[in-house]
Amino acid sequence: MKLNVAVLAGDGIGPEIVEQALKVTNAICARFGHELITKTGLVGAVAIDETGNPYPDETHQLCMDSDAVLFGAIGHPRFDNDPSAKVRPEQGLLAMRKKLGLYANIRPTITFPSLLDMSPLRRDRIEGADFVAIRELTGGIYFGQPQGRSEDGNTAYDTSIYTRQEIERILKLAFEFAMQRRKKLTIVDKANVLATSRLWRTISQEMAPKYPEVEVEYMFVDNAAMQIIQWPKRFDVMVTENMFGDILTDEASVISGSLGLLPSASMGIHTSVFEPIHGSYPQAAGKNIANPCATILSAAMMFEYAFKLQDEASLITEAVNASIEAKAVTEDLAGEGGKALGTDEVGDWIVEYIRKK
Ligand SMILES: NC(=O)C1=CN([C@@H]2O[C@H](COP(=O)(O)OP(=O)(O)OC[C@H]3O[C@@H](n4cnc5c(N)ncnc54)[C@H](O)[C@@H]3O)[C@@H](O)[C@H]2O)C=CC1
Ligand SMILES: CC(C)CC(=O)C(=O)O
Ligand SMILES: [Mg+2]
Repeated sequence: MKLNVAVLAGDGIGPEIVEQALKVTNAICARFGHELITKTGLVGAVAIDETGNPYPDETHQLCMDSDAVLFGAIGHPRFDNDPSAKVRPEQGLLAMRKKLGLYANIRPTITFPSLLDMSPLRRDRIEGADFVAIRELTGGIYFGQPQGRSEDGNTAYDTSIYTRQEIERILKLAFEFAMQRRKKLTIVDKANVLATSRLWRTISQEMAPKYPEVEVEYMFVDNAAMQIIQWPKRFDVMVTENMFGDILTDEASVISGSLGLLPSASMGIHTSVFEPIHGSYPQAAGKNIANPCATILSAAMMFEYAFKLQDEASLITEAVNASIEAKAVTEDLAGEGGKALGTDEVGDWIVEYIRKK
């Protein structure tokens, strides 16, 4: 099969982790006889530096022409520390999501047997935890207008907006996901305060009878933040709005053992994007210490979701599991006194596993 992949490495650790995911993708293609065609594009701070635009038109065209996009991360401290910056790397990520219609961000949280004792959470609480957060990705407070500051600079405002159409399509996806899994759907919101959340509840109550096998529960986001840590095994599929999903999934990475482990698939209208849930981790940029597994597992999701190649996806997941089991891990997982490999060595280990298989 011919696989056309747009590669947007972005900023910070983006290039290092994407390089490992590409090595693994190449190894899988060699192993299964696929032809991989990659084209690279600019996004984020590097794109601002080169073109003035964090998501240039050429990058958008590249994504539109591809079967899937492999994405690293964007963001740079020089923008984070300058609240007056007019153009920001994050605008590139948001523009990409909006223009590609990537309305559903699928973020699985899984545990790894050999990491169960590394989590600050007790083994008995997290062993067997396995849930998927479905985060709405193109609406809500990250996109709503108006957003800005008053003329005197002393008042700022953001707006959260959700339309029926946006809510229906993400809930449909979530109900269908639940049907494929353990048939439990937790809808996380703040309906005791927010009008948008109440519209989510109205629409979900209308839709629920179409999925009689799915057990639906509603949970306020503050409670959900606690329950994810306290009792993660109670969740199967969780669906929520853009900002809540962003926050809760970083929190959920504590169950797995590192933010550097959690992948995601952003599904949409024009193409799909596969990216780790973490950011550009600027403190680690260029040091060869970042965990590449979230991005490598995102490549696995690309094979599963974009190309419907389950064996290829499973072999990547198996290889990542094996590397963790063999303690071929970066410093975030090495533990005190444990030997840490470099980002590239973890990539090499996983490639070697796939080659020998
Ligand atoms: N999708 C994206 O491109 C995202 C971009 N960002 C941007 O990234 C920049 C840094 O933001 P932060 O809040 O520091 O979030 P971050 O996710 O980059 O890092 C937070 C912490 O998580 C850990 N971490 C993250 N990735 C890791 C990896 N691969 N291996 C090992 N440990 C890892 C590190 O301890 C790090 O200090 C900002 O400019 C932010 O806007 C933040 C989140 C997502
Ligand atoms: C720019 C942010 C919305 C990125 C982020 O934190 C994420 O998508 O997880
Ligand atoms: Mg985030």
